[in-house]
Amino acid sequence: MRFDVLTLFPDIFHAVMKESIIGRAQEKNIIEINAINIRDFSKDKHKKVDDYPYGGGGGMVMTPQPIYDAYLSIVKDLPHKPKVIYLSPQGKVLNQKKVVELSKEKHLILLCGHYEGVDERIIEEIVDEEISIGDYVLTGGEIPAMVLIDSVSRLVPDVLPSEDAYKNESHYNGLLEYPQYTRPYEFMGRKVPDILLSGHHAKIEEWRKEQSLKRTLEKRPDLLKKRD
Ligand SMILES: CN(C)c1cccc(CNc2ccc(C(N)=O)cn2)c1
Repeated sequence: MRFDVLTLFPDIFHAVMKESIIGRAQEKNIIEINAINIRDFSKDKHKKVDDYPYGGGGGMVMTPQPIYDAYLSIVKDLPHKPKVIYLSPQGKVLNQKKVVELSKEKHLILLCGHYEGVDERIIEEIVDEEISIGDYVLTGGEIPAMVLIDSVSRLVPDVLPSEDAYKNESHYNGLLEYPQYTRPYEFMGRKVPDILLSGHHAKIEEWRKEQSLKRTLEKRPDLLKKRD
């Protein structure tokens, strides 16, 4: 899977995306992440990428030309038109269902805004979807883009060591995950539930389902309504 990120701060991606699982997936060529610096495409003599908003008001708006030309540099010799996602507070809030859907794509372009966002004509001209990672405002779309890359990449085959690593994960089968334990058996006077040491797999499954339901009821009853 290929991600092209249109950003004013490509170095943020180079630092974060070479680490851990995503970094290994890049080495294995399962995932490709390219950060394109929008500023490189500004035709302004001072490499300006933002300007004052028409109609006045505070803040600055990212100008359309550098973004459009950066976009063209990606798609100009591509047979397919990749899906363009704009990370913004105005977007539909990301959830695991959307993550699963996006993990089926071969190539995604992520547009990271700054200041008050991008000129509306860019959204009309190249953006296919606006996605938010939650109802709060950040200084830029880079962290939301990394959240999207991370959540989508872990569902790409062979990125995670084993399929079942994410089968029962939270927000899978619509419930929160059951409590997890590992060695030692006793820690700070707290022991591991004996059922987990019984080797009785049917009973362990039962206990885990029970715990998932109990936790979801306590922490996220809203998830119970959505379950199909
Ligand atoms: C109107 N405005 C301030 C704005 C518009 C577009 C981009 C940005 C960049 N900041 C972002 C981006 C995404 C998210 C999110 N919740 O996904 C939060 N902040 C800000």
